[in-house]
Formats: sequence, C-alpha cells, structure tokens
Amino acid sequence: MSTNGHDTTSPSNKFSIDIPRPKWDSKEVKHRPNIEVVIDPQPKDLLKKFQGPLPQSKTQLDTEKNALLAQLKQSSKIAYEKPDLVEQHFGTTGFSTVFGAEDEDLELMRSAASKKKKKTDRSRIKLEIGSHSGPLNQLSLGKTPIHPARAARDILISRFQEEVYPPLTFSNEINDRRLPGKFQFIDHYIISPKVKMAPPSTNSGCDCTDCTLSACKCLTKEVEGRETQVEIYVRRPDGIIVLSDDFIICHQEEQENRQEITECNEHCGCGGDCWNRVVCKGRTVPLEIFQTEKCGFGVRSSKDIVKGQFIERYLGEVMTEHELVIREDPAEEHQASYVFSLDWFSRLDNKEPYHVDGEYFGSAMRFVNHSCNPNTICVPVQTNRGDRRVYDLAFFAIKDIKAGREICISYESKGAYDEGQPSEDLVKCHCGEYNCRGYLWRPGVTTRRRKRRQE
Ligand SMILES: C[S@@+](CC[C@H](N)C(=O)[O-])C[C@H]1O[C@@H](n2cnc3c(N)ncnc32)[C@H](O)[C@@H]1O
Repeated sequence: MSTNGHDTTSPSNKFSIDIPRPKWDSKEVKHRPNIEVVIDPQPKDLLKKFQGPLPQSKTQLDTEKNALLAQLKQSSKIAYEKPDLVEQHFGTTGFSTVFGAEDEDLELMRSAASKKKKKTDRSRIKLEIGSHSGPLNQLSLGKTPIHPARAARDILISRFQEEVYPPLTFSNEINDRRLPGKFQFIDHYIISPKVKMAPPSTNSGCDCTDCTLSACKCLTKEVEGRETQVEIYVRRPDGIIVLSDDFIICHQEEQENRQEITECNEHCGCGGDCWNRVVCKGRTVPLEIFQTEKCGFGVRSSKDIVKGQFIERYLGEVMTEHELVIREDPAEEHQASYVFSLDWFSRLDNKEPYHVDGEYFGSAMRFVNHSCNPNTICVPVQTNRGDRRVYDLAFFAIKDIKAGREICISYESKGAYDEGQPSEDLVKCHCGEYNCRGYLWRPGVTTRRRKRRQE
C-alpha cells in the first residue's frame, strides 16, 4: 500500500485505501477494515497512467508546459499526436487557465450570447412553402397520432409565432370557428410557373442621394402625356410616412388620374431611410383576424391606425387567367372569393391580367371584408419598373381607424356598381353602413364567373 493510496504492486483489480480518520471517530472505527475499491475493467492500463514519471520540479514542469504550448500554438496537430502530454499539462476539462479566454474575448462571447432577436426584414426571408404541407394524416407526436384538424390548427398557431412582427393574432369570441386548416400564411407571392415575370434587369432606380419631389425620377409620372411629379407620401410630425391627401382623393374619386405607387428600390441612389420606401419595408401595425357578427372573419388592429398609413399587402398565388378558370370551375357560385386581379395596367397594355388567389396562401388581408363605407383602399405598387403584370397590392387607411375597429375595403371600384342590375342571387352585404348598397359584388362579377365556366 502506497502512501498516495495506490497499490502499485497488486495484480488484482482490488485495492485497499486507508482513509484518514477524524480524531473524534478514532475509538469507534479502530478495527474497521480499510475500504475496498474495485477498479474495472482495465486496472493495469489505469495504473500505468499513474506510474508515469513525476515532474522533477516546478521549473521543469513550467518549461515543459511552455514548450508544449508553443508547439500547440503552431499546430493543433500536437494535441492529437500527444494527447497524454497535453492532458497532463492542461487537463481535460477545457477550463485550462492557459487556454482561458481573454477578458476581451469573454466580453465578446457574452454580448453575442445575449443578443436580442434582431428586427428582421421580412421581405428577405424565404419562407419554405411546403415545409408543413405534407399529408396531415401522417402527423404524429411520438406514437400518438394527431387528429389532422388539430394538427392543422397547431401548425397555424405556430405560423403565427414565426418571425412575424408586429404580432399577428387570432380571436374568436363568437363561436368555435377556427382558421381554415388549408390556409397558410406567407410573406411573399407564390408565382405560378405559367406566369411570366419581367427579368430583374428591366428594373431601374433614381440617381438621387436624397429624394425630393421635384427631382426624384421615381416620383415622376406621365399624366395626360405630360411628365408630372406625384406626391405619394408625406412624413407626419410624429415620423409616420403616410399617403398624401391628394393621392388619397385622386385614388378615390378620379378613376382616370389614379396613380400607382413606385417606391425607391435597390437600384436607387438613396438609402433605406428614404421616405419613398414604405410598402417595401413591410407591415408596421399589429393585426388580428377575428370573428365578426355577420361577415365571417375580418381584420382589425390593436393599435390606432392613422389616415394614409400602410397596413399590409395582399398576398397569394399569382396565376394566369386559365389557371384561375380551372380553379374556380368547381367552386360554388356563392362561395367566398379571395381573388384579386392584377389588371391595373391591362387597360394600357391590352394583355390578359394575372390574378392573386389568397384562398390557400396569403397574408392577414385575405380576411379583409367589404364595407360600402370603407376605411381602407388597395393601391398597386410597382416593384419592377419593367413589369406591369406582376406588382404588389398594398392596403392603406383612408381615415383614422381606431384600435379594435374593423379594417374594411370596398370590393368594387367606384363607378362600377351600376354595371348591370342587382339580382336576387347576388351575395347580400352585411356591412350595416348607412349607405349600404345591399349586395357584395357588382352584378357583372358573378356573371363573369358563370360565363367563364361556359366557355
Ligand atoms: C376576402 S373574403 C373575406 C374573409 C371572409 N369573411 C372569411 O371569413 O374568410 C370575402 C368573403 O367574405 C364575406 N364578406 C366580406 N364582406 C362581406 C359583407 N360586407 N357582407 C357579407 N359578407 C361579406 C363574403 O363571403 C366574401 O365572399
């Protein structure tokens, strides 16, 4: 028995260790046998480790250690070639004082670890469409299968919790209805392969460093054959950039002089702080999809929205007229419609417009209801100047909208109501406004659907 507690001679894997006894215990344990320790399974190897030559002196140990450190600094190969040596000098825990992080490094690591979630530019995030779209009946939690309806709802709830900022919430205080299981939130259009988009090279920007109404090319429009400056946005004293009053009035009243928005883009000389970048920066108001009394789900915000403020884009699958016909064919006449047509420029270009179907994929605005006295308008926003067939549909408030009030648009553009006569089979409007026209779609819309089906 050696004094250091290791029996260096025993061939067996059993060792006795003398435990120094405390004085107060000496009488009682006088005859207690030594504690037996069993080392298993390779005592010899273990012992060999302990038998290695002990360093002669502290100076020698330090010299060896420093030499090893110098080698390690040159190449970490040494750590693989001589693990015993490294372990002997620096231990195995990783908390080596020799390799310890400098204060500076520690500070760096700490700040990196506690970094708050950064605000994300949602337009840059590619959502993997289809990541959740596998057959729902295959979903299970361990061995317990999940009911498809519940699974779909869970997926939707988790989708709300994704990097969506400000919050997008759901509430139903009226009945048990939940969001449709087949619907999925997206943050960009899903473009059908049949849709021909103009190449990015056809896009262009302004040369300004600081855009002004009088000089910025993005704010110049041809109106009645003349180049005119269009004041789209103005900055309010509180910093919120809103649609100008003139733009809103024009958009509501003068069919012919209505303007699309052309925001500054990545080809422009100005930076991200330019006031002509609103829609491209994404939603800034929290939205809630809620159950209304009479119109199914609707949309509202928990914050006041000011007149002219951008709310959100309409999103969905962008498809050709032919694809839409195929999709609409089996649809019932009275079924809710989620289609927005991208027909803003088709009157100029004489080309068949594409359509955005928000039924299965979309933003919160897929749930926006109609009112005959709307508080919101939808404005086309050209994203690629060379592309007049695919552009954004952006919703802006045209009045101050108090928190909790439903956000509503008019499903029909002004002046289109008197096309055809209202008939019995039209979908009834339940907006409840003083000027309610009684039905939802202008008569031509349902007939158009019917006609398409016969073609
Ligand atoms: C784009 S969706 C709006 C979201 C829809 N409320 C839902 O629950 O999915 C359009 C459909 O909502 C319903 N709707 C919207 N506004 C309405 C209104 N003022 N009166 C009656 N129904 C309305 C109609 O069924 C319409 O086809």
